[in-house]
Amino acid sequence: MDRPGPPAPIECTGLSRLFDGSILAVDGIDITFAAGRTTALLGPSGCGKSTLLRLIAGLEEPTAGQVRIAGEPPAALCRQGGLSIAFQDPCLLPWLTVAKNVALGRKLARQAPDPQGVDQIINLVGLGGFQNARPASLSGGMRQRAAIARALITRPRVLLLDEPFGALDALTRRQLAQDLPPLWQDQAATTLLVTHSVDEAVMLAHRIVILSPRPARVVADIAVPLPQPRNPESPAFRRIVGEILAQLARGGEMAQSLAAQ
Ligand SMILES: Nc1ncnc2c1ncn2[C@@H]1O[C@H](COP(=O)(O)OP(=O)(O)OP(=O)(O)O)[C@@H](O)[C@H]1O
Repeated sequence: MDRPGPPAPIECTGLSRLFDGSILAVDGIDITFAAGRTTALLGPSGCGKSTLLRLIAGLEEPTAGQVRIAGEPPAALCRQGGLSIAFQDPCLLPWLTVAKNVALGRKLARQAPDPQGVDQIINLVGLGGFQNARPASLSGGMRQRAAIARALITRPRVLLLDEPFGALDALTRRQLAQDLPPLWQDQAATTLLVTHSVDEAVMLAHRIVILSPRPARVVADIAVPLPQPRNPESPAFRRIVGEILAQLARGGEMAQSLAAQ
């Protein structure tokens, strides 16, 4: 499979987004995401995580500040098929087979067809034998595997994942969280993962960024120095989970005191 380029660093400078003149979702975020690393974004519901991801994807325009990916606006990378995004809803086209849905990723990115690559990635995400199945005949977990395959088929330089396992039951969620990350880590795309699960974040990410209640500001930036594969029962893992839960609680208190000033 060809690749649009090496993993790309992401730089957000003074990034803000105001909706409808009064709803400040993201407030002056300055942050850099190093090329090829996986960062989990955690924060309370409605704090602005998806808005931050959409700003980085170029799906929202900032009210102030800017996003640069490998030094260019996000649209430049999108045009080259270098950025993939996957949402909680797998968004598969119901009339297309799994193989055609995955191949669509390349077509939308204006990349040459690669039937062998499609077959390979479908096998890698654990859907071997389902190439010709349609989405309606798949389970929720299988559809999400297909959506991740479609995101990876372009070999993106940046991979943005917005709660990709959010709508799944706990067991399927844990299984996918074990099976899929080696794939995207193997590709070494710069990956941002929005999740509500602290365990999932510690399982998958090199780094965890905690955002305040809306408007989103960075309240903590935590490295996860554990080797992969990680054991969620290990004392070191539980220690980091505990630290993050404390930071999330502290983030809420900090926002309350700022609002009261
Ligand atoms: N297009 C929009 N128009 C108006 N308000 C919006 C729009 N998109 C998001 N918002 C508001 O911005 C705030 C942040 O929303 P966002 O979806 O980014 O939060 P989130 O942290 O991803 O939430 P959740 O964890 O519940 O998915 C919310 O108050 C939301 O209502």
